[in-house]
Amino acid sequence: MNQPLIVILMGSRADEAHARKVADAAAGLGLASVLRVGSAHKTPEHVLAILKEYETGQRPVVYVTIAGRSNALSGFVDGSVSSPVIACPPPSETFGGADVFSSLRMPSGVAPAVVLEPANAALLAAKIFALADPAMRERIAAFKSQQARKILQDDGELNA
Ligand SMILES: Nc1c(C(=O)O)ncn1[C@@H]1O[C@H](COP(=O)(O)O)[C@@H](O)[C@H]1O
Repeated sequence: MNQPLIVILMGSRADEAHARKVADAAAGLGLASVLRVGSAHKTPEHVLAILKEYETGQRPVVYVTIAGRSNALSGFVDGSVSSPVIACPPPSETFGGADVFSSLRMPSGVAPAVVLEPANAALLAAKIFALADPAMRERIAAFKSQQARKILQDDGELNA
């Protein structure tokens, strides 16, 4: 099985609704995903065991890490794997939305991307896979055309 896979790793099941938005958008782009729960703060060994399952080189993997409050998970995962990591922290208005800053600055040699909209995180993962997958590239092109058509249609309807 060498089909690409998005591993959606959430820090707590409290993040499940946000994580499922990534999974739904991935499915819309024809991409398989799996939902896992593990916390760098609370269960670092469990997170490493999860990563070991996917870092076999047998199939291309992109990780989407979903961690609210203090996001240790994304840096921890990125520091532990060779595959790309996209941090997609859940939204929070508590403390003026300051949680997001914990996703932005990383030590040297640790480089998770940050994409806040879950559907866009799935899209970036799809684009990464598309670098080596012409069929994925076509699905992304179809998605882009569809979204452009919708804008032209909306503009036409408002000005009919
Ligand atoms: N940011 C992290 C990490 C981590 O970075 O390891 N582990 C849990 N969390 C986040 O804390 C919030 C509350 O988690 P709890 O439900 O465990 O209190 C969640 O959004 C989770 O992703």
